[in-house]
Amino acid sequence: IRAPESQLAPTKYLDISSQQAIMAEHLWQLREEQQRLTPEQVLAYYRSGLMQTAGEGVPAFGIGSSPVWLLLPLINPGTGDSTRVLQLGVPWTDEIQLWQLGPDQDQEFVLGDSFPGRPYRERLPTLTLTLAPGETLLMLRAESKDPLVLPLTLMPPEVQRQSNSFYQYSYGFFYGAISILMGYNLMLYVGMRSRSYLLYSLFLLSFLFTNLSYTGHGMLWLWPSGPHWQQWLNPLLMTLFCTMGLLFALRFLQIGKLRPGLRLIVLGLLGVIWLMQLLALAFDSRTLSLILAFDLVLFFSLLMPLLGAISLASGNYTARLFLLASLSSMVGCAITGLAVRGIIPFNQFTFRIAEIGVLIDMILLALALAEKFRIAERQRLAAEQQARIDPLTGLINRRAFDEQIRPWVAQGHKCHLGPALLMLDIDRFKTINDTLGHALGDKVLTDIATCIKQSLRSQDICGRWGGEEFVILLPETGLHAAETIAERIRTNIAALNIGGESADLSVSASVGLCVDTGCRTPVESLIRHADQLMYLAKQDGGNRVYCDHKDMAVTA
Ligand SMILES: Nc1nc2c(ncn2[C@@H]2O[C@H](COP(=O)(O)OP(=O)(O)OP(=O)(O)O)[C@@H](O)[C@H]2O)c(=O)[nH]1
Repeated sequence: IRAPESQLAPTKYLDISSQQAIMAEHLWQLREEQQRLTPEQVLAYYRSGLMQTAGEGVPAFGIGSSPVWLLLPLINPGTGDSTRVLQLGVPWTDEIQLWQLGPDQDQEFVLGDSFPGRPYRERLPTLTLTLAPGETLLMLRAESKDPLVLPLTLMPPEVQRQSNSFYQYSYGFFYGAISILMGYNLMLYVGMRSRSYLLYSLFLLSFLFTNLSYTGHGMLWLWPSGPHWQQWLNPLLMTLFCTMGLLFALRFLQIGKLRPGLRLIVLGLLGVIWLMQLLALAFDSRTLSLILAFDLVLFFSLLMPLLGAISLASGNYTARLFLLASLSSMVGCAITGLAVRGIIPFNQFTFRIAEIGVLIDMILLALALAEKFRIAERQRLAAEQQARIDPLTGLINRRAFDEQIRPWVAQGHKCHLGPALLMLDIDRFKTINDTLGHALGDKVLTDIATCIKQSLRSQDICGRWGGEEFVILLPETGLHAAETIAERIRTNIAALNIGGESADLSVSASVGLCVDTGCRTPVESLIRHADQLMYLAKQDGGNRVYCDHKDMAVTA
């Protein structure tokens, strides 16, 4: 092959001193439809003016395209050689052959991800070219089962280094953020054993690997000698990412509980996709695998917010954040998917917006998980609180009373005045129940509970011991003060008019009071002793307080 002679070449040349991005308008394009063309044949087409310009923007030809020839006439306006780095902005193109037809010499290069041990230590296909003064023609033949999109740049080496370091920092930040979220949620799973955290971590991990693979970092760092796997990994990892995302969504949104049928449909669909991917693998059809993966990404982008909306409509409050998160991914992944397939213009923004969308999604999902945990914790605390409260009177129950008095009893030498313990039982309550009905009996219990609470000080602890019996602990209260409080409770109860004017129902209560003056009496024996005193008060006709302290005789 010889360089084109000026008079036969097309009139427009790309001036290497001014341009960096090579757009379709700088390129001449030919698609190889049936048989493989030789460079000589393509050059002949070019010289005879049969080639077309490649349209506008970044040349993009979709999945499973036929091989494409691109010709780039360049001009070096200087007087000496210039070094330029030619770079392709996507790493997945299977095979790229390049011919440099200069004024003095021709050179041939091969790039692409289908060769083991690539000739360049870059994540993207990169070539350093020496361009002699005058005209040079670059001829490029690209072939790939993957989406054939060719964002080419031609830069001075120092500009290329700067641009590379920007990408390195931005990917470093991105992978760092994803790894931190993943590690943290994995630890939460280990600590809490909640499967949502595990699925979320695996969702993040699958996205990390998908991104490493389709940006070329995997080939550069992780599997440099596995070009065959590199080619299969892109569609398989994309499928895995969507699978993990949907499994996480089903769990997090409780779709199994809310819509069991929908869960089965989603799982069934994932099963079919994986079966087809295995068939594609078995028959070595990478085009089928790629179409399946890209269609699944689009479907996934729509299904995730739909699942969120269904869960939200069924009353799952945390689905709100999920919906917002998945909308962010949906927009990002859909734009990138369409750009890579050549349906909308390909540029660095449309290519990388999926990363931004997914990062926002992942952060919002982490917040949604935290919110879910907070709601579950609140519900647990409420349930625990409910288990401590007597639903009828609103007083604490026996178990909660036992817990609550612990700091006040058996304090030994730290105690100045012993706690006083009261047992209170409503007199002839069965008769009220039997003659006036259970509902009024309930009202007696609630009114007496309110009356006791109102007769106590803030530090006193009162609970329903069971049936019509109440227990009260008066911390650091001497015999005299305790007796006054017990007497106040008794008279307040006797003064209650429970049935209102129509029923005119009066009730009374008997109280047993025991004060631990030595601060050494176990609470069980205080309760037992107060109960005995209360029983004696009842035997003597009720509506009275009997009290005692250590070794004292029963007093009326
Ligand atoms: N309405 C109502 N009645 C209850 C409740 N819990 C227990 N009771 C009733 O309280 C009554 C207690 O009867 P007893 O132990 O014989 O007590 P009493 O009739 O007050 O007899 P003395 O204690 O000897 O005065 C029983 O009829 C129980 O059914 C409740 O929550 N609501």
